[in-house]
Amino acid sequence: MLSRFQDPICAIATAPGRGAVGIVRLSSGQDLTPLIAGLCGRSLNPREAHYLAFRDADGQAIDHGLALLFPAPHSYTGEHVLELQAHGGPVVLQLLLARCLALAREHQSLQAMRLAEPGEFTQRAFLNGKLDLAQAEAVSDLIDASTEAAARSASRALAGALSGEVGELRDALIKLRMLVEATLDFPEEDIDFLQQADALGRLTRLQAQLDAVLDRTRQGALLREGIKVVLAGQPNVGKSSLLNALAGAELAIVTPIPGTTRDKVSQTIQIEGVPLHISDTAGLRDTSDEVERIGVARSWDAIEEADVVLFLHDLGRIGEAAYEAGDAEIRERLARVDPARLLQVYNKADTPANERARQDLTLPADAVQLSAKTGAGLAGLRAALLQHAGWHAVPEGLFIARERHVQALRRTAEHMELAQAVARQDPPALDLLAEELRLAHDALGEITGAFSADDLLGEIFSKFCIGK
Ligand SMILES: Nc1nc2c(c(=O)[nH]1)N(C=O)[C@@H](CNc1ccc(C(=O)N[C@@H](CCC(=O)O)C(=O)O)cc1)CN2
Ligand SMILES: Nc1nc2c(ncn2[C@@H]2O[C@H](COP(=O)(O)OP(=O)(O)OP(=O)(O)O)[C@@H](O)[C@H]2O)c(=O)[nH]1
Ligand SMILES: [Mg+2]
Repeated sequence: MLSRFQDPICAIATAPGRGAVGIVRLSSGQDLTPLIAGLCGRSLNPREAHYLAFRDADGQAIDHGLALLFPAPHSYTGEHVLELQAHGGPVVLQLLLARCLALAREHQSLQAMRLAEPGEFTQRAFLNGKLDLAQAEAVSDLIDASTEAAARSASRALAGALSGEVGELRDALIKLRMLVEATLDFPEEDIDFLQQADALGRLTRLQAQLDAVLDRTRQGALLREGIKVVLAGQPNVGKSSLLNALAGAELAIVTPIPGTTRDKVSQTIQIEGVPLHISDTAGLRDTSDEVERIGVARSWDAIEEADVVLFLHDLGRIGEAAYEAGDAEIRERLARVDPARLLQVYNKADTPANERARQDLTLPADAVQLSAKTGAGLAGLRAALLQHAGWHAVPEGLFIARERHVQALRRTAEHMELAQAVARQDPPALDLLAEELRLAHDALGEITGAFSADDLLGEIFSKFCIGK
């Protein structure tokens, strides 16, 4: 949709509440000159800051501040944009916003001005080709970033890092499609033509390039979404102590009494910039206590939803019959959990008890031994957690990404694989090859928004803050 068919919009573009400076922002397909004349009592030079009074209907100053006009198309949205940089009080900004709306009502061409929906400025920037969809998403991810690593990689994505990689893949794919389509259209050139052009070789190289982008995108998505980790195990093995040790704060209650934790306690921590959403749960055991039973059911729910389950054991009790029976029961139920999601953790490595049983113990290769009490072995656990999450530090140039991008790249890869299978046949079914390449191209296009359904766009932009 072209911007000239859209209503003018306005919003307070700074975080709600008090700030030193606040911005009221307007974007309009129609010329804003008449509104500016009424508000500022003068005209504005393009892209130049003017210090002046923002005037009320009776000519009184609402505030003195800076006015900036970005005439279309050289603005954030690609439309005419006016920024009023005022003092950051909520009341003064509301007055200024109301005054803009009232002034717009007085002029036929601006009459339809309304408050902006969340993300609407950026949506217009997207619709007017100022940003592609991956960059627009990065704007929101930059604002929401909760770690330095997330902010820096969102900034790289906004500058076009992901878009650039996707663009290179797309260009190579287009060349390949042209080859195949040309062969389809001119059968006299026939299959030899494809062979001479090394279509299969190109396809294989493109696939390798796609795998590399997919890997980096997965890292970027991990940085944005984080992973869900659940601490599970019998009562008293030290789950709450481990949560506290990882978080570096006394979040959950710790006592020597088995069954202390009833309800889930969750906390987000970060390791190397990767957010980990950790939940401590009620110890798993059969119990007649009504409250505890509900807690245990919730523990199992949390285990189902987790990306990584830490199954905690108590090294001080290894070899005790009742303890082993309890662990065996849990192990049986955890057999349904994908082993890749499961990490065995042996806690209380500082206790001298049961030295013999411990010597007999053969731990799984990827098991972690630690002491939540002394902190010994915690670094090993952190490294194991990152590894289980699939994180391998990318030295530089990491860009933030979303699960949506990962899925689109996976679908692209699937179609590329099918295309390869077709290309290997003798003779290859050219129409099938062309179709798989087209589908791969479409899937790739979803990332930058070249092919995107309206409801997807609506969902993406509605998650923005107002004024963005
Ligand atoms: N005052 C203010 N600060 C801001 C923003 C803003 O809208 N206003 N931004 C909002 O997110 C970010 C900066 N993003 C911007 C992106 C493009 C243009 C712009 O005017 N683009 C024109 C001209 C480019 C040029 O001069 O080279 C264009 O693309 O044609 C402005 C801000 C962060 N800081
Ligand atoms: N020596 C030693 N004691 C520990 C260690 N970790 C936890 N404990 C002790 O073990 C007892 C139980 O710890 P919690 O963290 O409450 O155990 P939990 O698994 O959360 O127990 P529930 O909430 O009942 O399921 C407490 O007395 C802790 O101080 C450890 O590494 N070494
Ligand atoms: Mg506990």
